[in-house]
Amino acid sequence: MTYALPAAIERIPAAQLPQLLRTMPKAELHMHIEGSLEPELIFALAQRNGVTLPYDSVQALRSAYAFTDLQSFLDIYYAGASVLLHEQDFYDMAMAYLERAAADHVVRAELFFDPQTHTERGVPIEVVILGLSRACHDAQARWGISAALILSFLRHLSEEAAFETLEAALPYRAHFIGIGLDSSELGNPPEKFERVFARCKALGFHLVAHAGEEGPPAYVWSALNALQVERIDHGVQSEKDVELMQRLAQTRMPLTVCPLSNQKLCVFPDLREHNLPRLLAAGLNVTVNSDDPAYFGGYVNDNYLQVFAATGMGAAQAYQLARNSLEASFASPAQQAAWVQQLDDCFARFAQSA
Ligand SMILES: Nc1ncnc2[nH]cnc12
Ligand SMILES: [Zn+2]
Repeated sequence: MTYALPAAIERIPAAQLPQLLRTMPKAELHMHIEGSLEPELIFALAQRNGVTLPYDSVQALRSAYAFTDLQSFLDIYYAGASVLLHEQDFYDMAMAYLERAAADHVVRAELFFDPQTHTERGVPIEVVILGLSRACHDAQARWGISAALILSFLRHLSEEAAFETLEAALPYRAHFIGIGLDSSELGNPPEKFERVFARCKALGFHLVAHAGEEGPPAYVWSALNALQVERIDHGVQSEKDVELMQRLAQTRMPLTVCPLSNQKLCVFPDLREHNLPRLLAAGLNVTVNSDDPAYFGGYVNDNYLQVFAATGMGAAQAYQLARNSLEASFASPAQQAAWVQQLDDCFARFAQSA
């Protein structure tokens, strides 16, 4: 399915495309807030909290960001998160990301956080949740960006540990809107978490899961059927299964795709080979996101700019991707409609000035 595009979209010249991509209103639906910790902030927090890092300098840390696959990244990502100890640390991290996102014309951001990464180190879960939630609230007041939190279970840990995390988080349930599943995908299929996701659904949370990042199409099927998710995070491996592609297209299941992440983790080592244009052409409800922007070389606009430059997509695809992102968000239908109107106005302005 494609949208009725705003009139005269084809008049927008290719030279205007980068500015259009930068300024169009968009939602970011797949980013891990711990993955927004820039090396400079890691060092500043390490100093503030008396944490010793196994790197001498910001440059030494940054030069360690050469990944071969998901696990090689996760090892460094969990080490980076070790500097987060106090509520103010979580607040500062989230404010830094939300300011950056607002500058990229993100009107809605849905942020994953991994409580188990912190509770396993002795940080109380309320420190994590209340620091992040206060930042979401203050960012809306300061920059007008709408932000919400999604609590993500670490899939390399047990379902029992996920249940314990859920119980510990429930007193703070007003501060998060959904449940996700991330970390090491291969060997940890979605069905491992079927019962805890059923409980989360009964509690009224939105449900999403990483599936088909490195894992096979079977993992996407089980995220859909066993976990009953409302969005698939990544999902790029779905292309290997014709029947799955039909199911995703027919149900307009959102896929939160992260081009620079896929490049850095060698899923698509060459961005020119990324399957985003093919997924879009097949009628899938794809969106563009940054995943872990501090580690993968770019925030959401960098993802748009680089994947468009590499694959030759144009203004019509830009409109579809931005609109998909707004409508796949968990914001209210009225709020989504207001953002889609802003998007249409933005495209009309570019078409008029052409
Ligand atoms: N790309 C990714 N895949 C799985 N877990 C993650 N945690 C942070 N980034 C992730
Ligand atoms: Zn992710």
